[in-house]
Amino acid sequence: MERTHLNGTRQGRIGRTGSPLSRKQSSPMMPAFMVSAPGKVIVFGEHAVVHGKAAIAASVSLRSYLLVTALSKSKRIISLRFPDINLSHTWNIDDLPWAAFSAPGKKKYYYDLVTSLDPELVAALKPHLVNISPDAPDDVRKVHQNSASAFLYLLLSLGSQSFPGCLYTLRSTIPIGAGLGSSASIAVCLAAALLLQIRTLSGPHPDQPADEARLQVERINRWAFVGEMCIHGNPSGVDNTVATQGKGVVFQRTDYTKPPKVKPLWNFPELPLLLVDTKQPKSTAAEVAKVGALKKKHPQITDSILEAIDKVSEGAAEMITRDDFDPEDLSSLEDLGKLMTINHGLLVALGVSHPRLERIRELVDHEGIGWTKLTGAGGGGCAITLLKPGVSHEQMKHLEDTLDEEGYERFETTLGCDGVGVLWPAVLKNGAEDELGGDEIDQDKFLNADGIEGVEELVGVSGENGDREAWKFWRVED
Ligand SMILES: Nc1ncnc2c1ncn2[C@@H]1O[C@H](COP(=O)(O)OP(=O)(O)O)[C@@H](O)[C@H]1O
Ligand SMILES: C[C@@](O)(CCOP(=O)(O)O)CC(=O)O
Repeated sequence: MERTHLNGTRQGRIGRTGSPLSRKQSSPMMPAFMVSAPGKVIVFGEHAVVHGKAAIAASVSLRSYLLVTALSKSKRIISLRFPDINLSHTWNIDDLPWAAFSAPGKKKYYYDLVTSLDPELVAALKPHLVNISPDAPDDVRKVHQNSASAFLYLLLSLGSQSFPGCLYTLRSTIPIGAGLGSSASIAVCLAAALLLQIRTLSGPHPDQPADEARLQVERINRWAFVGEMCIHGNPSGVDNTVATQGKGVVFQRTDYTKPPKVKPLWNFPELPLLLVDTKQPKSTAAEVAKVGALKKKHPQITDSILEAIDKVSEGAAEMITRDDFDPEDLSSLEDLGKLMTINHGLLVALGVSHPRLERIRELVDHEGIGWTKLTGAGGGGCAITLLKPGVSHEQMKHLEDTLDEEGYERFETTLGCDGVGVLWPAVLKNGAEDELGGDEIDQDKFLNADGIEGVEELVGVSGENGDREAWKFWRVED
């Protein structure tokens, strides 16, 4: 199979008709391309992970997709279209604070490890964020500014004033602010897109050595963490790590100035999980701050709870990596389920549950069909239930009907999916009629795709007949 070097010399090979185009040396325009990254569930250890303890997380099959379209040379603008949050904003490239970001002592390089935001650079961005969505209510404008600040901080850190004019169009199938890592997923997409645009990544290609692939993924992950910091202040880094790397991870960051300890779980067990969204909006930043405040007020008690969560996560990691752990066997699931129940109780003690989360637990406990815990930041968002094997159809139906009646949303999702992926150029085979070449994804088509199903159908990494081969992933597994 021919290699596709994303950082090199072969871009622009496939045109609308699919016939190979001879590359014009004089045209520096990149083809439109896409990147995608998954959301995640934290199976054990949320919040404790912010305080240096271990957490177990796995990627899910819900994903964000970012389309990058270069503009002609004369168009010196950068435009964001993030329709999921109704954000549309354009900056003139030459008005952006490049000088602040490239000043001596401030300039960062693609290989740097940035573990905190620079307050002076954050201040330099502010005037470029204040004009965003001026007519939107304050809370909506804040969401817009958070997403835009993640983008701008990364653009200005990684790019330079000669950056080409571009449109960035983002759509996600991950519910926003529901504890499934939507922010990390978009941060990974933004970091990957910009690193590709400045041509600092090699691959992904199928015969790339695992070490080389790991280095690319590590670079994306480092910058995605910076994006996450812009969106919610004090992230542990577990979300962006699992969104970049995919599959499952045991994650721990004891020293924020150093990279975290990450143990990949390549064969994350196929746990029978029910994922339920309370539809109760929450703020990760607020829930994380709540635990911080509790720790300040009652340091010893809070530390003991965090320590207990750590023990639960360690126990669970040991359990699911044992050879005899069988995700279809009642006794394996019972052991793991009990740890989920304990973990949830400890999160309740930290004050991050919500009556709507407790209601899910109550309904599942009442039916006696599994073990439930909140996932992500809590305060609303999602719960996961590990289902007992052999639950009857009637019991399940009864639970599902009650959840539907009470305004909960259920998700069917697979755990342990691929991490960051690249579609370069943005051309997909979407059916027999484009057998010769492919269907070029442009901004209109992408924006007009109808809902989550429409996005998946148009650009999803898994087509109707399984994985779409044009999407490439860094293969980091040995
Ligand atoms: N599809 C999206 N489009 C634009 N911004 C998004 C999208 N998804 C998430 N975000 C950003 O991430 C924030 C949600 O992050 P967070 O509160 O951590 O929730 P989650 O648990 O989903 O990660 C949003 O307020 C927004 O700034
Ligand atoms: C609470 C926390 O552990 C997980 C937050 O996940 P989410 O943003 O709710 O998807 C915070 C973090 O790890 O950064």
